[in-house]
Amino acid sequence: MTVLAPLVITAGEPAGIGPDLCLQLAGHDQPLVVIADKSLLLHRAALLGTGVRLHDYAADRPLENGKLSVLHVPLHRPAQAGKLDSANSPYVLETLRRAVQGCLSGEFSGMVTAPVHKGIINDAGIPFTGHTEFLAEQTHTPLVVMMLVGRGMRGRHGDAQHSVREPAQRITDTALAASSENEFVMRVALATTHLPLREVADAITAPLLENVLRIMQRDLQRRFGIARPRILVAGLNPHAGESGHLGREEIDVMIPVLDKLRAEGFNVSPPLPADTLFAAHRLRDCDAVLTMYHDQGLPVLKHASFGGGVNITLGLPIIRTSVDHGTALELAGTGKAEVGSLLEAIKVAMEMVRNERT
Ligand SMILES: NC(=O)c1ccc[n+]([C@@H]2O[C@H](COP(=O)([O-])OP(=O)(O)OC[C@H]3O[C@@H](n4cnc5c(N)ncnc54)[C@H](O)[C@@H]3O)[C@@H](O)[C@H]2O)c1
Ligand SMILES: N[C@H](C(=O)O)[C@H](O)COP(=O)(O)O
Repeated sequence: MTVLAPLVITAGEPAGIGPDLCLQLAGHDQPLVVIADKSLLLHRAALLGTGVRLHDYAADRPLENGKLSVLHVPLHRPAQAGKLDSANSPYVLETLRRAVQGCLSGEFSGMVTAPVHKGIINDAGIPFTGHTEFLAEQTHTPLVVMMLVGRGMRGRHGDAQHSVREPAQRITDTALAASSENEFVMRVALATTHLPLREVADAITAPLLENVLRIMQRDLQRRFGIARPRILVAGLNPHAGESGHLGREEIDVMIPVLDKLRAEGFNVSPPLPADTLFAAHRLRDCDAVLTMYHDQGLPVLKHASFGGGVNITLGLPIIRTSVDHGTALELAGTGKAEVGSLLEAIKVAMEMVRNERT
């Protein structure tokens, strides 16, 4: 059996809950390496009152069971839980660059990211819209696709039901699979990512839509093992434009692209009204939904599975997953941050690594 390289976890914003969550990975049954400042982890462990044994990571030394393997990247200034400091924004990006470099070289099999704070990175004078765009730039990838995966619950009448925060124990051994008859997996991808709403309509062009769907098709096949993904596509406008009476993007841009891809063998729907697209009877028979913008798709996914969802970047030459939540500054150092989404992100990354190799 081939031994897989470890996954690398970036600890994210040092004032946020990322370091708290990473501390909970000591003793994890998968080989993991955390990239963070060592003293930050030790200080946070002391604040939380948890003992942790750190191991200094070196590529040529084996990881040690029961210890948290840490690849040290120094902070620029000591970090305080809950208090943002733009002096440490370059540190955050250094941890990401190191992870990318390790994934590209094969030192790591994939990367899992704890949350960063986009605002403070910009306050440091560094334009930054998100990991997704940053990783595309770092790997020279012209287009990537953000896709979140989570679980929905069927209600009595077969409708999606609120399943609140999923504790880590609830997550099944196999990631990306429903754990009971009442659960279904939701994969929600976005045609545009961190874009102001005002700019969305102009960004939905035929080449963009076509390329996004090609990336989804390819990655759902090679990294998720779905031979012919069934993709439901949300219209941009209310009621998918109501035959052109409520907007023409569906007719002018979307339908021609979807027809073209269908003729090539893609299993893609026509533009569907987004308000009913997420009803359980529709989701039951699909592998992924493509929505047109961030807050068309993500609120639905997060309503169903916040705290247990996973954010995945499709189209990269490396494997990257992430938590579904942000830095939760107010919880840093309190012991109240839940680790479920990070554990699930690790499982999904492992499964993607395995799928890609089979
Ligand atoms: N993957 C990422 O890097 C990522 C993802 C989402 C948001 N963000 C960034 O995080 C910052 C804060 O964003 P926000 O306030 O909108 O969202 P948030 O997810 O940080 O917080 C939303 C709510 O969820 C709670 N929460 C979040 N994570 C939790 C956890 N693990 N356990 C328990 N409760 C948790 C918070 O206390 C808060 O009530 C922003 O800069 C945003 O851009 C980063
Ligand atoms: N859009 C993501 C979410 O709402 O969960 C989040 O902002 C993180 O995005 P990046 O992975 O690009 O940082």
